[in-house]
Amino acid sequence: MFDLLHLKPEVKDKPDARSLAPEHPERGCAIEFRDVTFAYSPERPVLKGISFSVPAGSTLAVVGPTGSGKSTLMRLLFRFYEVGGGAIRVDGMDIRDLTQDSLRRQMAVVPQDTVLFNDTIAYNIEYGAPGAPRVDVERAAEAAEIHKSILTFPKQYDTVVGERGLKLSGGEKQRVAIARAILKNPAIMLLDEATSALDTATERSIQGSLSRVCQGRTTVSIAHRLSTIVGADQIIVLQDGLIVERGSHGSLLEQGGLYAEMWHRQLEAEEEARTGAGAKEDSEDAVTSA
Ligand SMILES: Nc1ncnc2c1ncn2[C@@H]1O[C@H](COP(=O)(O)OP(=O)(O)OP(=O)(O)O)[C@@H](O)[C@H]1O
Repeated sequence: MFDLLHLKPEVKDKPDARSLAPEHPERGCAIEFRDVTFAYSPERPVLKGISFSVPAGSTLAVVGPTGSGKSTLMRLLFRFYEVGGGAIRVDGMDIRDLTQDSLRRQMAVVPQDTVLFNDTIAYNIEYGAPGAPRVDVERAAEAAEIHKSILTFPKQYDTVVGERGLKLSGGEKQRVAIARAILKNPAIMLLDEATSALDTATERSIQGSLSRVCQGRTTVSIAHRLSTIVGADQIIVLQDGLIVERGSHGSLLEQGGLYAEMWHRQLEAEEEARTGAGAKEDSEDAVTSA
């Protein structure tokens, strides 16, 4: 979501920028996009007038075809780029009037692919809140349900992970990201669902951890598997930089538009995968019980 390798114009704080400091981050912050437009290069608009409101503590899911602008919308909220037109407000304040540091301190990102540093697992989790005491790191790991796995690592929390250390699985890396987010204790959670498939059991259990972490906080998630957002308070469907549909899962299905089409297509694909996998599991059961 945040590809740092691309060159980008620098976002600067105003001299009189204010600090975003919600008194109760665990209750979330309200987010509002009003007529937001954006282009990476002038000849190619990417967001063409996006408006929505996310009340504090509620969840918004963003879906849409590849290239429709979902990640861009998140990058703008993180103020990784400035909006071209319109405004983004957090708790009623235009994010251009806030310090980037205070804004980002209230946001935790659980990205598609978590980057691990070649350092200890404790350091990798602590990255969410540098200087946090070990007891808090362990509590975050417990909440992200990775604590028990860490205890099996050769040097437990002091085990070096990453490229030159212990390699973690995709699911474990996601749990590190969740632990980082928990430790950060942000008002806003930004989730970018992994496209790469984890196995169904891991996926379900990670979803469970995530929904506990996000409880009560304002959550914006980019979803690829629609089954993960059935309970979202609000869903927007982006297509070519515009919101083409919005509503709850139920109302979007009733509308019978793009969302309903995506939903039915996914159900069919899952059904196909299940019948294929089901047949395989049955035969494996037969082998193990024989
Ligand atoms: N750094 C960039 N520079 C120039 N163009 C970009 C950049 N990032 C994204 N784009 C373009 O902006 C459009 C929207 O991209 P974005 O990543 O927001 O889509 P998305 O909906 O998140 O897609 P996906 O589901 O594939 O992740 C695409 O056409 C993409 O090629």
